[in-house]
Amino acid sequence: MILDEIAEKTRIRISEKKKQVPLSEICRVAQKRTAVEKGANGGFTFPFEKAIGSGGISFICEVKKASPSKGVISEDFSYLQIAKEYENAGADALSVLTEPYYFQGNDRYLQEIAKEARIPILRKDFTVDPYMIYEAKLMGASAVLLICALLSDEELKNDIKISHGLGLSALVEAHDEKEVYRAIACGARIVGVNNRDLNTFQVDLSTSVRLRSLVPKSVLFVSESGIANPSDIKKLKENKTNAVLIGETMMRSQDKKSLIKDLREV
Ligand SMILES: O=P(O)(O)OC[C@@H](O)[C@@H](O)c1c[nH]c2ccccc12
Repeated sequence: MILDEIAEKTRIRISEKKKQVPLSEICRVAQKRTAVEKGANGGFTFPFEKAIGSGGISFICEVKKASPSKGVISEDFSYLQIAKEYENAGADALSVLTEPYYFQGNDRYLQEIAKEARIPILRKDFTVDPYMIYEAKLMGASAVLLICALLSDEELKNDIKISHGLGLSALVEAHDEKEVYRAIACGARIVGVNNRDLNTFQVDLSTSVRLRSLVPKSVLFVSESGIANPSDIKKLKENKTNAVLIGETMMRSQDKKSLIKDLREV
């Protein structure tokens, strides 16, 4: 199973990082940063939730070089320019892959993009350890991805709590009924339904349509993966989807501004 393989590689990657900067240290620095921000803002602001929950359908555009299902999507991959184009095209938020082996992502891409971006950023990685949430905070992300299939209920609850405690949003990813229920029971304020099965790579937009009704109004609903054209957006809009997460279609577009405009106008 590819998902288990990626998770295993991620565990090894994080154990190496812990040798450089231990958990206690990264936790301390991240909490210090949070306290400073909290003080300056008079409390938490949760910019990612604000950006995708402000009415209508919001666009989270993904900066993605490659994927296990599609191989290399962007050869030259000028990530800073891509992020800027998304922002200028009217994206509500960015998603930046940091997983290095299967998606050719890099922590540095997110850090550099965060220095320039004026819209919130989701750290897209396979969170298997709270360490990665503290890292996301220090990289300048506003949200992390938590994949239900990789976490027990206890871990999910704890990771959501840590994220919220740092002023980060958690996009909790589900792929079936059971996972949607788990996400909500564990305290998710944002549920993302991945239309792509991470083990078979099959994409089916009806997964989002089917699972939408299980998510209460008080929780934001994101449809992820395989979104390609206005008719997809139309279906999701009719289904009261708060936001879409689009990678490949955006990455391959030569004119991101007209693409987002066309998708918004449905
Ligand atoms: O490129 P697409 O099909 O538009 O998909 C984007 C995004 O949803 C996808 O990259 C994704 C969704 N969930 C993930 C979990 C891990 C890695 C990647 C993902």
